[in-house]
Amino acid sequence: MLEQKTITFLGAGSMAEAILGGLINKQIVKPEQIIVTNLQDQQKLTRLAGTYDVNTTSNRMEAVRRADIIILAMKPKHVKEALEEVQTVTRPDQLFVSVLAGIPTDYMESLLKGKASVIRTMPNTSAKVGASATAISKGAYANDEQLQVVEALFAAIGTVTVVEEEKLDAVTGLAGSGPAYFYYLIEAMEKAAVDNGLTKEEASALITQTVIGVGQRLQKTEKSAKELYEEVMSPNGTTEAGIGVLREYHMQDVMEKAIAQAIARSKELGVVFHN
Ligand SMILES: NC(=O)C1=CN([C@@H]2O[C@H](COP(=O)(O)OP(=O)(O)OC[C@H]3O[C@@H](n4cnc5c(N)ncnc54)[C@H](OP(=O)(O)O)[C@@H]3O)[C@@H](O)[C@H]2O)C=CC1
Ligand SMILES: O=C(O)[C@@H]1CCC=N1
Repeated sequence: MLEQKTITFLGAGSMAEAILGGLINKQIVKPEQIIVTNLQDQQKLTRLAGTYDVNTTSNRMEAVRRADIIILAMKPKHVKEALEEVQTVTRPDQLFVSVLAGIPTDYMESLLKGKASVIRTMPNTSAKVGASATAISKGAYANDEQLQVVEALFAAIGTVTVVEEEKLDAVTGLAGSGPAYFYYLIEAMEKAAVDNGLTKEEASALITQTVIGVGQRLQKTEKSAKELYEEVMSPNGTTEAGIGVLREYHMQDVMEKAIAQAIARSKELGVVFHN
């Protein structure tokens, strides 16, 4: 499905690298099928070429002209200038795949003038280890075959869920931003561990395995999250003491508010950069 296709990344940041690294590691595409371009950071392109053997260029028009699939991987605030710049060299047979938070497909279609095939996705940084939770949704002019191509691309870097576009802001606040919530919590766990006499290395080994264990358990069990944490809590034991503090500080309310705020920001990005 992806043999012979040329994939151009417009943007060479952390998401672009996570995706192209996954595609190459899983041998979904060959390095020579990939072209990476960005705005001005030549050193970044040199590093990517050295690390992954991909083609790089500062000639964005040429990179788009040569592409079958164009992955939009710039910041949302740069999408307008990026698409306006290359719009004249795009063709109807090309497929545009966005990883941008908040930006609706109809906005990208309007910038591309005409009936461009656009598929919007929301991966997360766990793509770097092939474990992204990605959701994808097709725009008005993309077809099912193109959706399958994008499913195959993102399956190389984790799981893929097809959703209606109106759900993508929720996906963004939940799973796009999701890894950061856990890392933030883990930072506090590391501090608590060191404050209580463990070395950084000991803390890191114990926390990492605890997180991996939680993920694997969630994958394998039918039990709810509530059942799972209650299973850990012995009456009047240590967990009950710890969870008691989380309840006192309304940790679950805080988490719900954080996700709601992230979702609101995703919606806002779509509006702010719409004009
Ligand atoms: N980071 C994350 O966890 C996730 C991010 N995303 C989305 O991915 C996108 C990229 O994020 P991230 O990788 O973190 O961002 P970075 O800032 O790391 O990278 C942005 C890249 O875009 C390039 N760029 C800017 N303008 C243009 C242009 N006109 N044409 C081509 N390239 C351009 C920049 O080039 P230069 O450096 O030369 O200026 C840079 O390489 C964002 O839209 C974000 O919403 C989605 C899911 C998760
Ligand atoms: O913070 C952001 O805007 C991006 C989108 C999802 C994760 N990072």
